[in-house]
Amino acid sequence: CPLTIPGGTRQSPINIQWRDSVYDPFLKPLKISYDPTTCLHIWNNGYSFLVEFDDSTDKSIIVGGPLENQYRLKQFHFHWGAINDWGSEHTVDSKFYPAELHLVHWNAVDYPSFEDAVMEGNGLAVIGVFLKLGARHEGLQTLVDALPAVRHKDTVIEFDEFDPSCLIPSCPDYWTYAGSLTTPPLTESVTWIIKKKPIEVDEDQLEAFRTLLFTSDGEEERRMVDNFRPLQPLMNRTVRSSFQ
Ligand SMILES: COc1ccc(C[C@H]2SC(=S)NC2=O)c(OC)c1
Ligand SMILES: [Zn+2]
Repeated sequence: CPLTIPGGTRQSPINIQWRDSVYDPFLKPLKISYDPTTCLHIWNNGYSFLVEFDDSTDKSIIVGGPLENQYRLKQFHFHWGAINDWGSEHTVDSKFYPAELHLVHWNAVDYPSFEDAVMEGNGLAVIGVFLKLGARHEGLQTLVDALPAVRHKDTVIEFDEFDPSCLIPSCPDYWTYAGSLTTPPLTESVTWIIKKKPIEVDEDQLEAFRTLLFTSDGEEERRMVDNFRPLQPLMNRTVRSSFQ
């Protein structure tokens, strides 16, 4: 099956069984410092829509948590379903959320480029944030308003002065485990940091995600929905929690 790599022992996503996660008192708080001026553009890459950042300096970084050193913000993107009953990549006690945000960072201390870091066991750190149906999210609305301009695959618009920390819950609690990219090349290079608390978004905002297309302008339209990978076996891994 092409969605599992031969010999993969740390594939993502996984189900997080709350009662099987192990509290680790040595886990530090995650420190997030993003500079909104590093925001570059939004584009539709045919899998999701992503907001990319200038990662040529250490202006937007995370440090602490389970990480040995600081990691630079490269991009963030989302995964979502055709309906609100599913859409997230990770599940908690086998519950799907309607969407999941991934903030992708790379280890620029040990590696010269993102492309190199993607191939290394400690190369990437991804913060996962669940989205649940509820109140309208004002910070997200800035993104939603830009989506019509990137409806088709390979369309891009300039996007600046966005601080993605507005999309991260203030509650410090998270789970962490060793995993992988969830699309090809599926490399086992990701330290996952999954926030326990979801953010709330409203129905119109989720529907806006579903107006995007997998297809390019001129092709027969296919709605961009259900862009999440199936759950992968936990194998010989423990999920640690930063909270009791
Ligand atoms: C060649 O390097 C890649 C390829 C694909 C993605 C996106 C995947 S991986 C993830 S987490 N969620 C996704 O949708 C990358 O993101 C770090 C990096
Ligand atoms: Zn992702």
